[in-house]
Amino acid sequence: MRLNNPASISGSFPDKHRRILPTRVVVAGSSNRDKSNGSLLMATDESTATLKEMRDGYAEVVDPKSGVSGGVQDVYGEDTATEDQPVTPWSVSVASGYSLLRDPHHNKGLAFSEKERNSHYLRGLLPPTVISQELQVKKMLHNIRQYQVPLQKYMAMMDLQERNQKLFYKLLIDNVEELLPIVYTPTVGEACQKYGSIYSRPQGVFISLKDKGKVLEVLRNWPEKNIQVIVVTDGERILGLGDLGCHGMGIPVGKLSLYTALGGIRPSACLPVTIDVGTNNEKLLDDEFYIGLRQKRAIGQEYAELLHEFMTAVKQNYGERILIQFEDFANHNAFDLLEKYGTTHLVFNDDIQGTASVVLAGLISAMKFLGGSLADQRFLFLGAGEAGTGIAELIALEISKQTNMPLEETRKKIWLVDSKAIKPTILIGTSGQGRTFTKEVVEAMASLNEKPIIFSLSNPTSQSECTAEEAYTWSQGRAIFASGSPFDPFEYGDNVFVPGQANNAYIFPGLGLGLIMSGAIRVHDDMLLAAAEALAGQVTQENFDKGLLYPPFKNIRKISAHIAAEVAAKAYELGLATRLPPPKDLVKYAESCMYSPAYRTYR
Ligand SMILES: NC(=O)C1=CN([C@@H]2O[C@H](COP(=O)(O)OP(=O)(O)OC[C@H]3O[C@@H](n4cnc5c(N)ncnc54)[C@H](OP(=O)(O)O)[C@@H]3O)[C@@H](O)[C@H]2O)C=CC1
Ligand SMILES: CC(=O)C(=O)O
Ligand SMILES: [Mg+2]
Repeated sequence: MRLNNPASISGSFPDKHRRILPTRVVVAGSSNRDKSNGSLLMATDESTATLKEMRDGYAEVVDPKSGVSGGVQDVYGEDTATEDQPVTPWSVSVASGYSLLRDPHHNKGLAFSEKERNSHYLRGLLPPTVISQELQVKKMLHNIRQYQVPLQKYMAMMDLQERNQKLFYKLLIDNVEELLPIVYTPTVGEACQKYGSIYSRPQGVFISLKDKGKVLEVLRNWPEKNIQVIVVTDGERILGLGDLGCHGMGIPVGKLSLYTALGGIRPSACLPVTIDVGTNNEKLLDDEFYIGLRQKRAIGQEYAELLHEFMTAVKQNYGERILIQFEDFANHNAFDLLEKYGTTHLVFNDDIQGTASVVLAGLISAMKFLGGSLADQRFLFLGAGEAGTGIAELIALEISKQTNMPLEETRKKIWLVDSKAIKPTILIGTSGQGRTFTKEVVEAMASLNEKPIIFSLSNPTSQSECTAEEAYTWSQGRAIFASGSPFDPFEYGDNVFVPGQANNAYIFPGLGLGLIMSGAIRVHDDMLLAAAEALAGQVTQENFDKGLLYPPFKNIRKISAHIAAEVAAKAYELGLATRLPPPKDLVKYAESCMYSPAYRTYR
């Protein structure tokens, strides 16, 4: 049995008979000596599962009992398909004793069983009680609810992520609707604004101008080798908050937490990156707690060269199938980067493409329940930047596919600047400017349309073009409203309206999973359309009757599995997939690949 890409390891056993391990080791389960190359393979217990080599050298775990296979290159024993099987807590070395309690990947805190406490040198290092993961979740939730200030909740969550990764994800997955606004928008925006003062431990990889010529070396300092997805920012357009420089790191960290919690990508395969080319934010440059380079932003050739070195190093280090998500770059770089690397790398821009897909999904579901077609609508955008033009282009593409009209014609239905004469049926805010949908604007929409569709997409909440309360009140309860950051349900007359959250968080985790599980090598617009259709397909009449254009986030893993399946199907159809043959049931396969936050039993 031989696996490609085994983790390279040298380390020590915890007991007094310290010895260096052979250098080619793969984690999980009972050990087998691979005679062919002398390496120690820690393969999944062969009585219940076998590791088989994929045609392309990737390892897949197959459970012969259920026949369900899973694990996108998951030799880590972290996926749903193998969650019942015992594993050894391997990392670079076998974690045990004090170091095991401080290893966030394997720490279980008070949930270590008596047997594990005995065999892993934990006696005396923990108080006597043994509790379940469920009780730990209950306790953490109770503690987090004690904080009145969202930023304190955020810090408690980050602290947990650093202490006990599985508990962090279990808590987040089981309470996604309550905790998403903490680890993501709006609170992550405030966290970025105050990142320097709340900074305690480094997260992700920082690549600065100082690293020019050494970016590959910098990447190699990251302990995980089998990275599948990178979210990268240069911090110049953080939500609608502007240039936050190096403090933008909160965004890749937050987005990747969602990749795991919402899309099931294992945390060890996720790498947050911030490229620090300086900042033009004078306040930050004067801030004694600022953690980035204290200089004005590099532009032109200097900027392009560092970015190019990064893109080249990423592919060299992680291969052709590494997914790179561009996030919160400023407009003047975002489109150029996407165009430049779209044909050579597996890249997408979440603000342009992910947002387009989620808004299109909302519009498809609005049409489904209201009647009518996209081709009959007139669209008005406030804000013609990344999000605005990305959405407009995808809508035009969808209408063109639906009607066979040329793209040039379908684009004419969409106005990206203020135009009082067009009588829009759909109003979309992507300006990054709060309260720009005034009473007059919303009333005008309501006078023109029985059911005005209004999207206030700008983040965080302070930048939303209008609030849910304003949209429902000024339209006398007739608006179909969705916003980028969450708003509480609003009571108007006899009705309680639940505003949908039109946020790319619905799309990118499932899109990413679909790309990874099919081994896609490029992102294609048709995949974005497929993702939008898949998301819209999950919206029920019951959701819509409450005012929701999207299904509730509490079902997000199921939703992501459907999106992943459709994206993967499209990758196979377009000949862009490399993991062959395609699994028979793509939804089941997507589910089986998903990271499981359940504790594993340590032998
Ligand atoms: N809900 C979601 O999933 C997402 C939400 N967003 C949010 O959308 C917002 C915009 O992001 P993005 O498109 O990337 O940013 P960009 O900077 O690319 O675009 C902003 C656009 O808004 C225009 N604009 C600014 N002020 C006004 C105004 N008062 N009236 C009309 N237009 C105005 C800008 O024009 P000019 O350049 O001339 O100033 C520009 O065209 C942000 O708040 C971001 O958080 C983004 C991605 C996803
Ligand atoms: C949601 C998001 O990606 C943004 O506001 O930039
Ligand atoms: Mg963004």
